[in-house]
Amino acid sequence: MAPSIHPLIDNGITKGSESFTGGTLSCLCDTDKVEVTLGSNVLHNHACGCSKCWKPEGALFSVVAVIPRDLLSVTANESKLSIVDESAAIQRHACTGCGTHLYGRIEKEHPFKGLDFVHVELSSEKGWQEPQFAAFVSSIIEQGFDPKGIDAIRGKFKSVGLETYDALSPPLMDAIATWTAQKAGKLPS
Ligand SMILES: N[C@@H](CCC(=O)N[C@@H](CSCO)C(=O)NCC(=O)O)C(=O)O
Ligand SMILES: [Zn+2]
Ligand SMILES: [Zn+2]
Repeated sequence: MAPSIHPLIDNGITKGSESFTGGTLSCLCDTDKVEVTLGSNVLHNHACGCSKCWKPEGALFSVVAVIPRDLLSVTANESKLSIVDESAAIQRHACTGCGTHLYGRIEKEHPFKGLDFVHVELSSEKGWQEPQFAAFVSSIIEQGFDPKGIDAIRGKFKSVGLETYDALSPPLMDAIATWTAQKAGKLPS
């Protein structure tokens, strides 16, 4: 059987809704669920193969998107959240009961500061932006995936209409590079 990339990708992608205005993410605990309310749809949703983003059981990739931090609030059981790795650029707030990551926040100077990282599969609402591309594909090899199988993984992404990259997408990498050049005074701010 082919390995699972992610439940939102394995059987083809369902497009989101232009008029969708947000909803609630819940952790996977049976009781006392942590809830996070998002006040709009998400942006830049993508599959991510990196070692740090939360993946559902059995999936090779995460599906992760961003939303402005002022549109995110923790609306239940915030006391169950704990930061996975304080030293990471993205501070991922995970449920200590079930391990899901409810949101990732950037506190240090960073091109994406002000955006929080979220997983829309933790919501039962329909209409969230669909994945737009696959990022950090080769990173799954770093985590032990057999490199002989990587062409099939890239092929599967292509077959559902997603481009694959080994970093973020070119527009996001260009945005990071522009921010870096501005910081260094090599481009006007
Ligand atoms: N090969 C590494 C790559 C990790 C990485 O750089 N991940 C990106 C994307 S995460 C969401 O798209 C990143 O920005 N990480 C910063 C952070 O995680 O704090 C690996 O697999 O670990
Ligand atoms: Zn939980
Ligand atoms: Zn990632």
